Amino acid sequence: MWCFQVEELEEKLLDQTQEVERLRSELGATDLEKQLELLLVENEHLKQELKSCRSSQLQKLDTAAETCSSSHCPHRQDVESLRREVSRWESQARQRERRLAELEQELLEKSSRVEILHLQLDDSRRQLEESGRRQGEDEQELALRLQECEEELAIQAAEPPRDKYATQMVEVELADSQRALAETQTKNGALQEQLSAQRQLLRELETQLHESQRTCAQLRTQLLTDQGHLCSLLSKAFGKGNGKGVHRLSKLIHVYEGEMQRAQGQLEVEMQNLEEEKNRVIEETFIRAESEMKVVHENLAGVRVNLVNLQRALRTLTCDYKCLKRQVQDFPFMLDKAIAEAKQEICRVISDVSNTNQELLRKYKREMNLRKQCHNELVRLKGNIRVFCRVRPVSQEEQDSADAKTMLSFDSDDDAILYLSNRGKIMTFELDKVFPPQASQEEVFQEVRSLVTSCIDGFNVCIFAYGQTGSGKTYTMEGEVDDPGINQRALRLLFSEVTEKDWDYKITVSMVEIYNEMLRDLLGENPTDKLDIKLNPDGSGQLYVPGLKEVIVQSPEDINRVLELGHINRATACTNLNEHSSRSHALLIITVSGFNSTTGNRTQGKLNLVDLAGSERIGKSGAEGCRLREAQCINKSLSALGDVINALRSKHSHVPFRNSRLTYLLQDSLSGDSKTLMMVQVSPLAANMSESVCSLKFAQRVRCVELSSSSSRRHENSSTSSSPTHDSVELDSPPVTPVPLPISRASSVLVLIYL
Ligand SMILES: Nc1ncnc2c1ncn2[C@@H]1O[C@H](COP(=O)(O)OP(=O)(O)OP(=O)(O)O)[C@@H](O)[C@H]1O
Repeated sequence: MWCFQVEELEEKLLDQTQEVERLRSELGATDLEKQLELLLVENEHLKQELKSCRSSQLQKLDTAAETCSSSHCPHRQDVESLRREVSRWESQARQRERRLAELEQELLEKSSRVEILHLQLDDSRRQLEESGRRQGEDEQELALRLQECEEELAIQAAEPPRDKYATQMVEVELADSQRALAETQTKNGALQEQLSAQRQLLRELETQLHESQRTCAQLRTQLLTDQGHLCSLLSKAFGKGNGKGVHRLSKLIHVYEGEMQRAQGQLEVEMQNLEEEKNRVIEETFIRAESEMKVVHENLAGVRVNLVNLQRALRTLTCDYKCLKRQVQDFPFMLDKAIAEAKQEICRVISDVSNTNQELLRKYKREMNLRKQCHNELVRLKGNIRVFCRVRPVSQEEQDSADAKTMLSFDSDDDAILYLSNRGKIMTFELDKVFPPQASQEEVFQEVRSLVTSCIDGFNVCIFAYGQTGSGKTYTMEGEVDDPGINQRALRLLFSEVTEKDWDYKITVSMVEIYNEMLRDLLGENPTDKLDIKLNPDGSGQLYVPGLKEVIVQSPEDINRVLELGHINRATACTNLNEHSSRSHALLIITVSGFNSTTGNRTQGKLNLVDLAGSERIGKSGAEGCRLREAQCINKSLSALGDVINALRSKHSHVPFRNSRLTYLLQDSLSGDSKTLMMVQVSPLAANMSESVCSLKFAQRVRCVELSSSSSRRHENSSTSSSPTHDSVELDSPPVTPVPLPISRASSVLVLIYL
């Protein structure tokens, strides 16, 4: 049964396919289209021809009518009748034209219907193909199923029936297949109906087409007939005589024709111009569009290149990102490793630096010792007793006075030479250093700073300012508030220098005044109290001043405070400070104690800065009573100082320290390895020349003696105790006995002593 159905279906399918093919060839869509196109073209052509013929004939007729418009024309009636004939013919022609348009319209409709039919035919064909394909598929499926069912049946036939279920399944499937077949058959019937309807439609269209062609042929024939008729009418109208009129008419016709041709030519030219204009505009637009297109293309190309670059960059970035990610992942391990390495390196460097530091410290200590030795040697070579001279400038008041003329001059090549013109004689003085009036406080201090720093190394130092009243002693030692002298600068220098490693330093300050051989403590509670100088009961042989106040200074502010206090105390004890200061010695005693915490070593140095009383006042004053006593005391102390220095320079075994309070107090700072500087102050005025000569002669003698005895003193210094009890020592050579001098010539006395 299955086989039969399938075969039947196959046959039907074949029939349908053949039918479709036949219809296809019968309809010949392309032929039909061609025929329709030809018909349309022919119609159009006829229409144009008819139109032009009619218009030309009408024009000719109009012209002829105008020519024959005169009442005398014999052909007037003929022309009139001709015109009527023409208008009738014209109305007929219009009717035919309308009919032709209708036919054309009909033709167009029919051709569009043919088009639609053609499309419908295509659809039907596609549907047929589709159904054929589906039928093929169904057929294949059915064949497959049939084969399966046959196999099943064969299996079932081979085996005893055991289950009804399988048979039922096959039946169900068979019913499905039958249903599908029925549906296909229904569809096929519907398609066939559609096909027959279309075929009928096509036949009708063909009939209409034939009718149209026939009508066209009739119209053409009619037109030709009309034309012939018109020509005969014209020849009738103009051919009977009146050759002149005909000739004129034909001429006019020619003229009109010529004008028509010219007008047509102009029209054509205009048309051509318009065409050219149109082409030009189109061309320009095209060129513009092309250039814009080009720009757009270029931009597009740029964008593409950018895109490519960006893609490349993106790839690189991605790659970098991955690398960085890897590095970030590895970073903690690397960091730990680097930190460990850095720690090791730092430890190594620290140990290296510490070793180097140890080495440097060792070298530093060695160098410091060397520096001390060198410094000591330098000071020794310069001489333990040195003499400077400072000439003060002429003051403003002195410049106006008569004896302001200075008799002093300096050697520009040698700063140790001073010339003095005295009573027509030029005297030359050679000292260790001569400071001219323009020398600043700082310049002076730079020359004494090595002596000041010696006391840090444990040396005792004495700096005296010696000279007549008003020669500038106080100015050199104390200075002014904004330009301090040696005292304040020395203390500041000591502060800045006592920063040595391993050493602790303590700086104490005492201020003492010696007036009339009386010792007064300028920093004590009672500055008027008299102090004594005594031997230290510890048996060291050192002298000390019981009750003398020692103030510890730790900063520059402390220094200012202490110096201010001493100044105030000195001023309160007298009525006129200037006069008082001229008649008393002022001592600033600075003690520098050092302790080395590493070695346990101790050092102690003393710096005595002494502003001596004026050296000449005694002689000039002619004083008596209290003034005489002052003068005697000053004379005594200055004589004693001269004696001591002379004895030290001359290496006398007996040095008369006890002859005055001043020398007794300074005993330990003037003997042994102690260093002494005498700053001889000189006035530049001619009126003070004799005093200046005395002071300078004394200074030069001191210096000469010193230099000649430096080698022997070095030996002696090394063996001399820093605090000998000179009073008990035997004299090696006869001492220079101070000659009692008249008070008025005190300064001369000094000179005489040493000459
Ligand atoms: N180098 C100098 N530059 C400028 N002025 C100076 C200089 N030396 C001294 N003077 C001035 O000269 C005057 C006297 O100086 P100073 O009082 O120091 O002399 P003196 O020797 O201490 O006197 P006295 O023995 O009476 O104390 C002061 O007005 C001082 O300012």
